[in-house]
Amino acid sequence: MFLNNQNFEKKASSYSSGNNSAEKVLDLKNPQFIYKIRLESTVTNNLLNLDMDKSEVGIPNTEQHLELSSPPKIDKKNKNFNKSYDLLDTKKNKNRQRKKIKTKIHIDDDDNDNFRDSTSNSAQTVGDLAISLMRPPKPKSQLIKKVIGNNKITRQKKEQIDLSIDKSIILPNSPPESIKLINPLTIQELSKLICIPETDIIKYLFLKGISVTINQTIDTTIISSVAKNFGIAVESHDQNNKNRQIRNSDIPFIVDNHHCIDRPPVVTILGHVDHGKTTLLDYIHKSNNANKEVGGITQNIAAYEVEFKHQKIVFLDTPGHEAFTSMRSRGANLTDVAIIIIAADDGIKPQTIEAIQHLQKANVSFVVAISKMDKSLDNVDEIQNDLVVHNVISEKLGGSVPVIPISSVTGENIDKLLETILLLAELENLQADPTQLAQGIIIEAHLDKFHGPVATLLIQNGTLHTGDNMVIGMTHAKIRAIINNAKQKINLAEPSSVVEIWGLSSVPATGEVALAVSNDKEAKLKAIENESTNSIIVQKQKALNSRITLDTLSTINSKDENKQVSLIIKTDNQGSTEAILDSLSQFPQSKVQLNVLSILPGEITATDVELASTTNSSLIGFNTNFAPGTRQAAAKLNVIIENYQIIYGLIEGIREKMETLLDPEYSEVPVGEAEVGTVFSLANRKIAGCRVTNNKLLKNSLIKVLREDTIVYQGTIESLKRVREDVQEVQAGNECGIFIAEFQLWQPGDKIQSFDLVPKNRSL
Ligand SMILES: Nc1nc2c(ncn2[C@@H]2O[C@H](COP(=O)(O)OP(=O)(O)OP(=O)(O)O)[C@@H](O)[C@H]2O)c(=O)[nH]1
Repeated sequence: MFLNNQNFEKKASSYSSGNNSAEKVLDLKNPQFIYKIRLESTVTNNLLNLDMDKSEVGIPNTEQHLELSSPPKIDKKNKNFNKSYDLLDTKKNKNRQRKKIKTKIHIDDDDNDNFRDSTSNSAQTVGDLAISLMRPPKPKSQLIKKVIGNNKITRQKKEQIDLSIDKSIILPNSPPESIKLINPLTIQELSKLICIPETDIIKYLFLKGISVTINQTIDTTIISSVAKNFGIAVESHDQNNKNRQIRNSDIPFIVDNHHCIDRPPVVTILGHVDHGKTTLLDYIHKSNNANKEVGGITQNIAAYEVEFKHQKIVFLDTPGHEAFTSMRSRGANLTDVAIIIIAADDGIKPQTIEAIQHLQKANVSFVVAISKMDKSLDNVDEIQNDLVVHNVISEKLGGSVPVIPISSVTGENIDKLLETILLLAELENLQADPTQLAQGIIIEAHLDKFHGPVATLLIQNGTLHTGDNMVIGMTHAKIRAIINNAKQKINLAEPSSVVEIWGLSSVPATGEVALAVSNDKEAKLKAIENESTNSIIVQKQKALNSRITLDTLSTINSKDENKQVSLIIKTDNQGSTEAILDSLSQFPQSKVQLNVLSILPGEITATDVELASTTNSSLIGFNTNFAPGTRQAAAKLNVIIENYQIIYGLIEGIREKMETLLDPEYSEVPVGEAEVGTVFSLANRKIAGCRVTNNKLLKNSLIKVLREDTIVYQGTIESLKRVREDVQEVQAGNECGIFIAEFQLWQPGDKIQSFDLVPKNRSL
């Protein structure tokens, strides 16, 4: 039988990216109470409505009395609450504690359902409050006057509210004036963020009918309610904040305006491959990197600090090659201001457009630098006109985007470019609070032969000190060394610094948020917690490996299930790891499936060789080295190791591996046509008497027999006769007899189409 046409059809592969990052967010609609709360007044014997959407924390607007009808019981489920609750109970307060149980609590929800406000606004209400349920006092020096809208909280009022409880749990820092909210947080994290003891937060939520433990995560609506309750303003993520402290990070930053300082701008250079990003940076930085890059292309984000007119600027150089979309997007998201570089001799190209889109999406101001002007080309106007199509209107054309022709060879206009960058940065009013624990983003990370896992960190807020404990996704760290841009060891690094950090437990993913925490235990615990919410790389690897969905599986027959390329990949750093995964995920996998068993930064080791041998995988390196003993192991186990230096070489190498597993594919090329006139029998064999109507028929050629457009047979002409003679071919206009042993059902009027099968170029 012939290969069926359908076998040649491309099946669209469907992509399923499993989103495993389930967040632990409290369900507010169905909370658990530790003990029964009875509503008096308008609603009797009614539990609090906890739908935050309806009334933030669901307390009816009319004044209500909550009566704690029984003492808090220590039930298993809520023992953490009671533990933290007990913390508050110093001996001194035990009597009050007993009294509290019988005390009526008034919650006046009129004022933004703010428990503290409602209690503090009325002496009578304060009097009704159970004393031990109140917030502990801050030391006098920490009692700051805050303004929240028109609602001033004076020192005197604070002292009224903050009746003494337990001084031992006072946090070292004063609460910030405002916080920026993006992610859900645990009570513990929130406590650190707003410098309010966990017990106070738990208490506040408890009074709202929400029972939580310190490790439980609450969503941003509840965080917002808590923050407001403690007099801390909340900025939402999408708030158009011109006076932004830090831009585009996934973590909320603690910024106390009292301590905020101006910080240097982070500037990203984006553009198409070879348009001169690295050469421009070299000129600015007076280094010579473009010549050192393998294959002349940038393959990771490089970061530099430079000083111009006594002002520091942090530059990020991003790769232009198409494989590095994630890195460019990350660069755009980290940056305060950007430079889009366009080579005068090449104009706007795909990665230029992609860069523009990233910046527009991230709402980042940018300047366009038209490079290679020393090549004496006069097409600046043309490029400016072309930019209009992409919604980039230059100042010359009446828009707001500065366009500066430059040469990184002669240095023409580079000063003007830097001045423009500083001007744009000034408009952003960039600030950070160096008094906080460091927070930042991992720009790059790799496994170093001598120092172990090493990461390049952009500090966005706070100050990092040697010896600090950090959590970076699933990695924890006790910072052993901080290396600055000049490759010197330093003791501390302030906001908008790019530093290398040593002392990490593993190689973190690029783009991962790095947070300094107060102690080693917390860093380790958080790293373990983060394991459940997979790292970026693990998520991408899973998505890539699970690209065959049930739909696509049904199109693969049992033979095809073996069509799988298994890979073990070792890379130079996490940025490359991500870029490789991104590129591989572009491959269609309906015909051959990819299975990335492991992709990690680091040297290729004998263990990798053994794993490759036992799993029948290809072992591939990218810009990495061989650990001692690796080559011997490879020779012994007959494992071939491919080590690539340029990303597109690696991607093409893997594509070829997949293509070698493809079934051969053919196209049909028509040869001739005939029509059956009569059918006669000869010694019980049916012979089709035909006339060739187009071109020719050949003996042994492939044919289809069609009856009213339905194929009734596909096969080969076994015997072709002209009159009585066997012939090899019959030309158009002549009659012939065709015999095919396995097809005897000829009918007059059947149409015969003869064709050749020509091998096609195989593609995934
Ligand atoms: N004449 C001239 N050549 C330049 C200029 N800027 C860059 N080049 C040359 O253009 C080529 C590419 O420059 P790179 O700086 O490596 O380009 P890139 O944009 O960093 O490339 P990727 O990192 O691969 O994205 C190199 O040969 C540079 O010497 C310039 O202003 N004038």
